[in-house]
Amino acid sequence: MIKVGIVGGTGYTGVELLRLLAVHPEVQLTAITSRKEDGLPVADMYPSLRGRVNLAFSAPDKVDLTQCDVVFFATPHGVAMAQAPELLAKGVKVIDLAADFRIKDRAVFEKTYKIDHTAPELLEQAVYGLVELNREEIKGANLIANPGCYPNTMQIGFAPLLKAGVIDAGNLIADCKSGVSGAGRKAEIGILFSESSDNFKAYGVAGHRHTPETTAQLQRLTSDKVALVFTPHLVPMIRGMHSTLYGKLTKDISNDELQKLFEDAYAGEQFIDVMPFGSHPETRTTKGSNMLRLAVHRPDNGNTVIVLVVQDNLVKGASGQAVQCMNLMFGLEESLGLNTIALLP
Ligand SMILES: NC(=O)C1=CN([C@@H]2O[C@H](COP(=O)(O)OP(=O)(O)OC[C@H]3O[C@@H](n4cnc5c(N)ncnc54)[C@H](OP(=O)(O)O)[C@@H]3O)[C@@H](O)[C@H]2O)C=CC1
Ligand SMILES: CC(=O)N[C@@H](CCC(=O)OP(=O)(O)O)C(=O)O
Repeated sequence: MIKVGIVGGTGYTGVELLRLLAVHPEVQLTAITSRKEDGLPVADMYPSLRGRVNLAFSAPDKVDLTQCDVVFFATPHGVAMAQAPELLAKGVKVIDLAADFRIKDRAVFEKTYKIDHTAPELLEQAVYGLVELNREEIKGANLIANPGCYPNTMQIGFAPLLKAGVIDAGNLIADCKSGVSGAGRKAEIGILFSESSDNFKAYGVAGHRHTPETTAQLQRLTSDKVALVFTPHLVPMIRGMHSTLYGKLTKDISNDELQKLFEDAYAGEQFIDVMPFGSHPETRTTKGSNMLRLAVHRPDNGNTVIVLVVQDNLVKGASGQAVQCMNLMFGLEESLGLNTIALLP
């Protein structure tokens, strides 16, 4: 059994990891931390886990994470970088759900996140955990930088087009919407029920921290210079993400060929559903599952290609992807513990 530690077990991605790992056949949950809930049984805070998780939360400084085989950091940016060096030195694998190791360029990271990087020596060895684009590297990794939720949708949606060289890499537009759980389980005015329900708004239009992450990853797929405009929106739902991606076609290509690019790129992928051309994927068809669905459109057969992408921000956008990485890192079947079908309605 793989001994698993979770730092930040009380947050939304932390409890999502618990939901997935509590029924994972190869995992033994070993340590779950919380600074605020030290000593509280996990199932007292999350009764959905009664009878499934019998551990209590421990304060991070009271638990020996080096007894684990792998530690997930479901924490704010800056936490994993403080503990990863010691864990890795002791042979413990690390999967960070935050951004500490996502951006290879230290200066760009520090400018974007406005924190000093305390473990820059690990940036080179960190592997970006987007499985469908990086599977082989993930298999051999000891340190995973799990992608941000928006970047996940943007990369899966743009990748086949960029790799085939059929769109202008310098003119990518992503119009994305997230449910409120994307902001985490914290007290903040903007995500109060009476502020965020029955309301709809964009945010981060002048610049969001997911733009440099996504641009750098997309740049790995093409030799043309990538330029991305990304606008996130908060929608009044709890889970779910919908990204509408726009690309300008530069090649003479038929709709069938466009569709085939996606079908070929994701042939055999268990967690990417390429829907029929012109479909309208709905966020609720991914709720609680590790599936990402997408559909390709081309309005009036013109030179704009639109890719619609949906996922559950907490599963394929965070904890499900992290478990998918763990499975690969430990030589397990990639989908182990991840076969839940979305909840409908
Ligand atoms: N929510 C989402 O959809 C997604 C989130 N992410 C990323 O995943 C990470 C976790 O997100 P999310 O679960 O939403 O966040 P939450 O705010 O819901 O939870 C954060 C968790 O971290 C713990 N924590 C906070 N500060 C520290 C610290 N200094 N040391 C140790 N533990 C700490 C908190 O518990 P306590 O205070 O009790 O210690 C809590 O359990 C973030 O980096 C986020 O950006 C990535 C993709 C999607
Ligand atoms: C709705 C909402 O607020 N979403 C978050 C993104 C969540 C996420 O993916 O976080 P990290 O990349 O920071 O890990 C935001 O825009 O800041």
